[in-house]
Amino acid sequence: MTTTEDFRSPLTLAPIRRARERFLADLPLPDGIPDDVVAGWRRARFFGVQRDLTADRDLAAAPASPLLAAASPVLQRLVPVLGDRDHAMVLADERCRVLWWHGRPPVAALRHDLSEREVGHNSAAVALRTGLRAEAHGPEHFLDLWQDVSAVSVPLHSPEGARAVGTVTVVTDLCEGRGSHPGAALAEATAAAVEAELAARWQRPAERLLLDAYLRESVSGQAVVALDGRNRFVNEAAARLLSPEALSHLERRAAALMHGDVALDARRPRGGERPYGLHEPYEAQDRDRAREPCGAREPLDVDMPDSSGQAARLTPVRHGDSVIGIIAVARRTSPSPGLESPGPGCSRPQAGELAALVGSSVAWRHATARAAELARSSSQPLLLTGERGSGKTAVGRAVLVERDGTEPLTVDAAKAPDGRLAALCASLTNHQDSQGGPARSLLLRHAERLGQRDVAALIALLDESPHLPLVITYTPGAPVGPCLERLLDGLSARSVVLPPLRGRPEDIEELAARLAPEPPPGHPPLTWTLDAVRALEQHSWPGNVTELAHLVRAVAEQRRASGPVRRSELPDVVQERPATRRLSAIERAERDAILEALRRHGGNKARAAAALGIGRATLYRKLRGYR
Ligand SMILES: Nc1ncnc2c1ncn2[C@@H]1O[C@H](COP(=O)(O)OP(=O)(O)OP(=O)(O)O)[C@@H](O)[C@H]1O
Repeated sequence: MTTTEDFRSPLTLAPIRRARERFLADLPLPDGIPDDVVAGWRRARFFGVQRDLTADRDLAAAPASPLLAAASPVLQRLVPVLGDRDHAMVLADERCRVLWWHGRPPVAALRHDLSEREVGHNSAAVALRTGLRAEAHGPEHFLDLWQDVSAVSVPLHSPEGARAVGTVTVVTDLCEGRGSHPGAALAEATAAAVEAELAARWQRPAERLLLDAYLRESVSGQAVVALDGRNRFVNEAAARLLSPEALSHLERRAAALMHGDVALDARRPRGGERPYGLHEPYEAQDRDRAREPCGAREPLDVDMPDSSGQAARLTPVRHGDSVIGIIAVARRTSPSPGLESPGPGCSRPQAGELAALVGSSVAWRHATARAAELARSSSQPLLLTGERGSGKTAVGRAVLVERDGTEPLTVDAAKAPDGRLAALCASLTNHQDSQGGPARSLLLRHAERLGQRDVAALIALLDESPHLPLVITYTPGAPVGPCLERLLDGLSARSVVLPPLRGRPEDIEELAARLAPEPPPGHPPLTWTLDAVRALEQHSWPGNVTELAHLVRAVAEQRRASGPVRRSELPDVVQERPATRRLSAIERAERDAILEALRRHGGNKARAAAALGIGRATLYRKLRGYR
């Protein structure tokens, strides 16, 4: 037995042949016989395989299978070629059952079931088990029947790429003295062609199905999310309702449902109940439910994270035998003003300081609304985490000014000598500061840079006075010692993660305008061409808003040209277009639906967006994303 990761020259077959005879006679084996070959023989014996099985005279009729249907056009094209060679080809399914075969003499040795339990080890069984190309030559087989044949098998992967759904095997007379099997290239090429057919057949209806279900539900105005394991579509109502954490939670539950795991807190809707969402799973075909695990079949109600006051119903979207996605319809279960989405229509007006910060993306609005709510609800410490430069200090300052009506005292742990901070924090517990004025809140930046002594003192202080008016910013990345870990753990219930800039590209244009320096008197403010904005949106911004601020300042200071800033004026690393992204199946379907709607409405974007049930801005953004 040979896999692509471990090629053995069939030159060495003579010692393997002798070893096999000794194995069958229960004699000790010589050294140097590959372990995997011996293990294969042992498994065959364990399964009780008879070494003298003969060929199946009448191969059973191939079970009807989507694999055979997809492979047939490819295999039929190969038949004339196989007739000219000493090759036979065999197609087997995911249970090693032979679905199709064609070719010269070695096929006289064919069995209809190639599973190890039935015939001992062989290249098809190995390829299926390992997911890799595998070879088996003469005496490596357990069966006497196959002592004079060599075979190479290539696994066929499902369109999602997750599992092997069958194998293509090329069989020849025993080929000793060569490198890899002479049929390896043919088997690989055939497998690739069959996989392409499978993908084409699987994708077209599947992607359409999920998208249709998503659009159908969205029309009702409910908060709808479509998830297929790799992508999420979120309609505007869902974007307003669900925080990024709630979306991630939904994604995890959907993944579990797609794999047939019914989560512990999930419940089937009661009979007759239809408070929201769907009751019937979407299906393309196959209404026979009896054999399926119900977790992957039925709509399920799931609770959202405790504090969100939301629930969602997950409905599987099926295509043939597979669940190809989940439609989640979310709703609010209890009024939860603190977590109310800050989106249009249901937003709590943001007070001045926070609102002055730029950001209308859902991710930014949710994070900042949550920070403001936590700060408002109690004077206990608040932890703001996020990548460097993502705006932690700006948000921390804004929520404190909003709450206290006064500037916080800001201390940077990266600059304060170890040991100083504790005294400063202790003063927060008094009602007066060191100058006798009313105590201010403390904004402590860069907790990751705190010295040991300060961390220990802070923990002790928080144990004693849990209501310390303190906001801490923390940038994950560096290894965390046990003390700091304890401090962060203690604050985790009141922590907010700020999104990185690359996660909210829709905010970049507005940020760039805000971060530009004041133009000299009589000069217009800095503006950007669409192409330059696109380049900014596509950059990954490892330094987040700080990096954007530097860039905007540098461009403003250095440019000699007038008019909007062009892409060519940006630093090379920002100018470069990222390699064209391959759209996923669901993105392609969405793009096609949008293009079709545009065509039907004569290119009128407003009408196309209305027909699709999405906002015009969303339609623009999606079209940009497909470039
Ligand atoms: N939403 C925003 N609107 C306007 N300016 C912002 C916004 N977010 C950040 N900034 C500006 O970007 C710069 C970096 O933000 P800030 O210092 O708050 O980030 P940080 O996450 O605390 O950074 P670090 O990790 O370096 O401590 C600051 O000048 C800040 O004023």
